[in-house]
Amino acid sequence: MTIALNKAGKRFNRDWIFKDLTCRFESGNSYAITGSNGSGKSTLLQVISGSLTLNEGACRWSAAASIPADKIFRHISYCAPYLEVIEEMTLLEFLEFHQRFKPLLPGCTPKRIIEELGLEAAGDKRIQQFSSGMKQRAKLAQCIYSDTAVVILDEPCTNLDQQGIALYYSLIDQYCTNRLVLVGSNDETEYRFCQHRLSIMDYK
Ligand SMILES: Nc1ncnc2c1ncn2[C@@H]1O[C@H](COP(=O)(O)OP(=O)(O)OP(=O)(O)O)[C@@H](O)[C@H]1O
Repeated sequence: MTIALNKAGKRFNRDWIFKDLTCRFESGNSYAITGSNGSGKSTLLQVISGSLTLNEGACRWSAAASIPADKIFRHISYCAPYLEVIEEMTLLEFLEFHQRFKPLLPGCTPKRIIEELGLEAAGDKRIQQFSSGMKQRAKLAQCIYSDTAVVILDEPCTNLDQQGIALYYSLIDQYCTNRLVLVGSNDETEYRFCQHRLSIMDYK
């Protein structure tokens, strides 16, 4: 998978969030999108995921062939604090439900995922009864275990304790090596494994 931005610009009303951004993101690489609060990291990630459109320039997605913007969601998994989970479901129900729309990585099952997350004791608990760190583990799992070429992680360690951060790194090591990984963050703990860095502040 290759995602190419060409002279990309995004504004909300009259405020430009970024301008003249040209770059390429390729499978097998990980990229940190950095910048201060409100600088536009999440906005750029949403453009890359196809959920926001640009005001200037172009974002193009290609694998063996070009992928249209309205189909790219099939190839992307996304984890972010502003995305909700279905709180009325148990974690097992949630992972089984999600699997109907996006298949899991080969060999992964909802039960095995719950074990790897260390959430066996909570597998039958409704997500609304989870702590914020447990919810974040569930969101990371939904994203990383989905069989997609692109993994987008916006502030992935939100609410995680040291053990949760270790789990995050182990999921990245085990399941993300050959994929295209993008991390939006201003905390190096979340993106220190990324080979490439892009500061949104350079495109103001
Ligand atoms: N739908 C929207 N309508 C208008 N303005 C928006 C909208 N979404 C974001 N913004 C503005 O765009 C700017 C960039 O927001 P964004 O969430 O992309 O920043 P961020 O770098 O991810 O911030 P943080 O580190 O705080 O998560 C902010 O000024 C924000 O208020």
